Amino acid sequence: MIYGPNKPKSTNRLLIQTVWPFLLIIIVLLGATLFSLKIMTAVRAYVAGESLYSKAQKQAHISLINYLHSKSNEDYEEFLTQINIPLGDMKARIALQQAEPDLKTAYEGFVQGRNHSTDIPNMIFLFRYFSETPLMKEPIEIWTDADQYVIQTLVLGKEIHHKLSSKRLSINEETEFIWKLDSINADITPLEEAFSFSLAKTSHQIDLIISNLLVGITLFLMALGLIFSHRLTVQRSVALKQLQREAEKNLAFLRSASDGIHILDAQGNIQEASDSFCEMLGYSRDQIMGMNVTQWDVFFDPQELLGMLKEYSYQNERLQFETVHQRKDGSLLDIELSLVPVEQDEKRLIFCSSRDISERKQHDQQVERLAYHDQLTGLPNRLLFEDFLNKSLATSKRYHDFGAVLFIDLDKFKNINDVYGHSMGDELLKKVAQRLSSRLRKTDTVSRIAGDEFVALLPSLSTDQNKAAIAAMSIAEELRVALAEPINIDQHNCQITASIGVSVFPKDSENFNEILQEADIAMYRAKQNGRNTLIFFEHEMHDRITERFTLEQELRNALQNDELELYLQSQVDKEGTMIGAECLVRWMHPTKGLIPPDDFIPLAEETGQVVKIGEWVLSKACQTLSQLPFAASAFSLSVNISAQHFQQAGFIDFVKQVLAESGADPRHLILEITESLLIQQPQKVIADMQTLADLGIRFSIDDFGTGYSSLSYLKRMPLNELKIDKSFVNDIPDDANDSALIQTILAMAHHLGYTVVAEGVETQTQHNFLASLGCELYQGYLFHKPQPYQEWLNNIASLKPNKANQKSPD
Ligand SMILES: Nc1nc2c(ncn2[C@@H]2O[C@H](COP(=O)(O)O[C@H]3[C@@H](O)[C@H](n4cnc5c(=O)[nH]c(N)nc54)O[C@@H]3COP(=O)(O)O)[C@@H](O)[C@H]2O)c(=O)[nH]1
Repeated sequence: MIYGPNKPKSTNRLLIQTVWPFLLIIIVLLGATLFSLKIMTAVRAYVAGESLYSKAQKQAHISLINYLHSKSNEDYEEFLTQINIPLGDMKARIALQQAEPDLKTAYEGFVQGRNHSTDIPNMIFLFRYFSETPLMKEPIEIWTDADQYVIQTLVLGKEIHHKLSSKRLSINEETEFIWKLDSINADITPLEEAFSFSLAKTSHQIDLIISNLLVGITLFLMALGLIFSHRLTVQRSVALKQLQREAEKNLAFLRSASDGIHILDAQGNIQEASDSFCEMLGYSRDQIMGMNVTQWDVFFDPQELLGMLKEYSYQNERLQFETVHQRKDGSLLDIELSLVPVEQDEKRLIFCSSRDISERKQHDQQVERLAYHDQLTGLPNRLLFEDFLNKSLATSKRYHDFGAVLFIDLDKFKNINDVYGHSMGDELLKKVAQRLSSRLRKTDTVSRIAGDEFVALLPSLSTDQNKAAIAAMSIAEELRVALAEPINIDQHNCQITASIGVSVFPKDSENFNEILQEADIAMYRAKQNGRNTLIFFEHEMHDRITERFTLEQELRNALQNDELELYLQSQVDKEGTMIGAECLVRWMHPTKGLIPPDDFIPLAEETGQVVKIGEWVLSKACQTLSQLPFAASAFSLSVNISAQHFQQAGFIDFVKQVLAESGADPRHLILEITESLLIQQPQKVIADMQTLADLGIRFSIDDFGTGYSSLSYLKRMPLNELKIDKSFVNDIPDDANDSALIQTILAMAHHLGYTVVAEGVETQTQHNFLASLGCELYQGYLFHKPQPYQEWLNNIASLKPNKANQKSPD
């Protein structure tokens, strides 16, 4: 098994290393064969040349004899032609035998000797390099010996020609010439035979030598080849064994590696795993071998992980990242994973090394905790707080919402240290930290920035600065109260208070230091104000918020302290006969006196207290209905129901319960709702109204014309009454618009079958105008002002049945 990011050594190189000896053998054999052929061709050429030489010499002899007889120049010419052949060979040989061989002349000589032009280079080669060898030496010596006879023949021929050219030869002369010629021929013939024989012998011997040489070389090279092949086989087997050992070693090494080594295929299926990887994940080897990476890697989305692996397997680089592995028992491990893609047997694999870095992570977290947290309380320190605040500041600026920073300083903390000792002081700080943290939202941050100084970051309180300030104050107050509660440390009940400075952000060009400084300054003012209090950095905001906050707190107590009072304002018909009354709440503040609803109902709506107030008024109204004297027993009482109260879960049940408990007749109860109730979930509102209407309760639309009006919804509501808002009544009949509007409202209401109540009727003129338009009912100071409950009840009680249609005195 070989793993690695790169391919093994180049196959071409390996091939060359293996075959080069065989190539060499072939080249040597080929060379030897070509050389042998060259030698043999040359020898054969000499043999052929010798044949031509002998024939030419014989022919020259015959031509010269013929010439003696015929005296014909043709014969002489033939003689010259024939004698030229051995002369050419001689010329070639002499040229080659020179110290500096004359190759050109040699070539020309051999051509003259009628040797084949393609053989001549081989002949020259053989002569130059082998003339001194025993094989060639003998024929060359014989050939050299024959030179004299060739020359003698030539000389004799020339002499005969010379003689014949000038005179006729005598018989004797002719005979003498013939005798000389025969004599030369007799001398040269044995030499030619010897030359021929010697060449044949040389040729035969060279054939023999070359054959033997080739056989020898072949055998030698075969032996070499065999040796080399054997060596290769041995080497290959050694290498294979080595590879085998290496693979076994690798596998053993892999399995015993201390890191969690494992090999995946491109589909994330495990191919091999080290023991430590199995142990790391808590699986046996058998179990893990059938698993896929998505079964233990829980950091990535499975599909995303598989896609990533597939893509990565075709790359060629190492990759390292952190991930999370899940053990068999479900516990999680922080892992540093190193990947190396490899190719094995044409298959893409990924070599993975998982290192458990849980401890290191914990250590890093510990280091980070030390760097960014207060060691005593474990809270974020100033550095981390600064980071959080800067981020929160940026978010607030981007999304236009508001947050706040609270600067909390414990009052007279030094006394605790002095009296109880520093360890007790430390314990107290820890408990304070716990109390602060437990009272804040998850998104808030509390930090200890110095000895007994804490800061709290309250981000994203509201998109409205005022509401954000109110929320900040509410939280700060909760913290102040929480801290003021006794803290038990080692059986000691410690009492500590805190002064809190509040700064709302963002404001123009603020940064961390400025915000912290503002909160610090505000905290300092709280100290000066007598401690155990909270103060806003901005005076104006402080006054406004404090006032509102105080009111909210006081209103909360108002219900418990029975400070709410019920007032009733009677309603009359056209003739001025009392037909009912509207219940109106008042707050009898212990110090500020009577507070009208306009001053606290909006706040109650904001804080949700309007539900409790509404419940109180409704209960009181129902009790009143059930207690009405006989003279007023046909009266109806109208109760204002805020949209928030109406939509409160359980509102219908509450109404039913109050009716049941009081015994009031629902037919004498009118619920005044506003058009704003229809803004949210109109269908549900209409359904709930219908449920109550089915009980006999009537509905009136208060302040009609001032809000959201959808006639299509109005038509579907179980309505009985419309109340024309006093803002429209104020200026009638002088204001043409209001007059026209009231006219329209009345016409529409009558068309739909609703009774109309005009409210805020203060003058007779207003009354007359409304009456002229057909308005049925009236409410206003012209008839009755709102009266305290008991006073109103007393007046009602004094009504006589037959006087019930008379105007009651105020
Ligand atoms: N959800 C609840 N809202 C309530 C409740 N009690 C009162 N309110 C709402 O508070 C607003 C102010 O009420 P109030 O100060 O009581 O004023 C009422 C009358 O005093 C006043 N009125 C009546 N006649 C005249 C008049 O001739 N001149 C004049 N200037 N004021 C007059 O009108 C108010 C009654 O209005 P309405 O309720 O719209 O019929 C007021 O909006 C109340 O609804 C409560 O218990 N729950």
